Amino acid sequence: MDKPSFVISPEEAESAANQLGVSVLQLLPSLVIPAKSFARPPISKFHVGAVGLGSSGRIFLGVNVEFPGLPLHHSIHAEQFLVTNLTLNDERHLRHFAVSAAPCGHCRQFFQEIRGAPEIKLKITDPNVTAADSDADADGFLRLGSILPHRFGPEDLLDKDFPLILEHRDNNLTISDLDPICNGITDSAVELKRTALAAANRSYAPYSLCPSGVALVDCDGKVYRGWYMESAAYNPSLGPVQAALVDYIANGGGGGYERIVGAVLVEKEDAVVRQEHTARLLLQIISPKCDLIVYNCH
Ligand SMILES: O=c1ccn([C@H]2C[C@H](O)[C@@H](CO)O2)c(=O)[nH]1
Ligand SMILES: [Zn+2]
Repeated sequence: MDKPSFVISPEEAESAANQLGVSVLQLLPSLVIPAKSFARPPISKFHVGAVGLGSSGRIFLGVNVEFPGLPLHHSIHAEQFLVTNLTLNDERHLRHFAVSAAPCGHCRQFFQEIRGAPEIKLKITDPNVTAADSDADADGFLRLGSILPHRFGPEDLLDKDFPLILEHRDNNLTISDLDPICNGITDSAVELKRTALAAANRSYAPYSLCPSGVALVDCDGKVYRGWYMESAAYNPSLGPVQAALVDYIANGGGGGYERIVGAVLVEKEDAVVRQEHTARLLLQIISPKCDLIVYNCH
């Protein structure tokens, strides 16, 4: 794998597995080391790679991302990156994943937002983690439920049929002045605003009911987007700028954050959970020249 490819098509996955004489499932652990090379951990220098197989047959990568100059809780864990990558690509289910190190407690918790989380199978490729785990299946995969028993999750707080993190939802947010003629803003600014609004409409915020979305634009005019995703346990939630940075890292050609020159955040007016201040702080540190515009919607 030479150029960063964070989504692998079912055909590519099949052909890579055939070449190695293994199943697609057995291919996942072999992609963990190449995935690790795309991590951005300037603080810890500890590279984490996570590789998941979605229900569509596509393979998704996740890596950890750290931001010097900011408190550690702004970091993106490889597993969170993987889940974000799934949502940005409309993948409806994660069945198996392989990861280079044992998932931390926050990540085990974050996965609980996926329906049927305890049945997701994972393989920890770190040789120091005992492979002879009695819970592992023939391919060395464990049930997530076996490493997070007595789970606290969405079922504790939401109705059973509430759409969970990988499921379709529309938050029905609107902005009244999206017509460019009214206020003279340029086409590209309108595109950024529309993209951020569309992202906010896909945000997963069932606990606070404060969805939000971010659109970023780089110096070539390419647009990226991401949306806020909550955890039933609150703290493992992932902010909208982080989610949009997942899109930037996956699809931006591997460039630095200073290439991000514009950003739009859309969130609800009078939201009890607001992203604006944190978004400003994060963008200011990673790309000081990036301009952030915030729109409050209804
Ligand atoms: O579950 C985990 C645990 C840690 N890390 C990352 C976070 C940080 O960047 C580095 C050191 O903790 O490893 C992950 O990506 N996943
Ligand atoms: Zn983690």
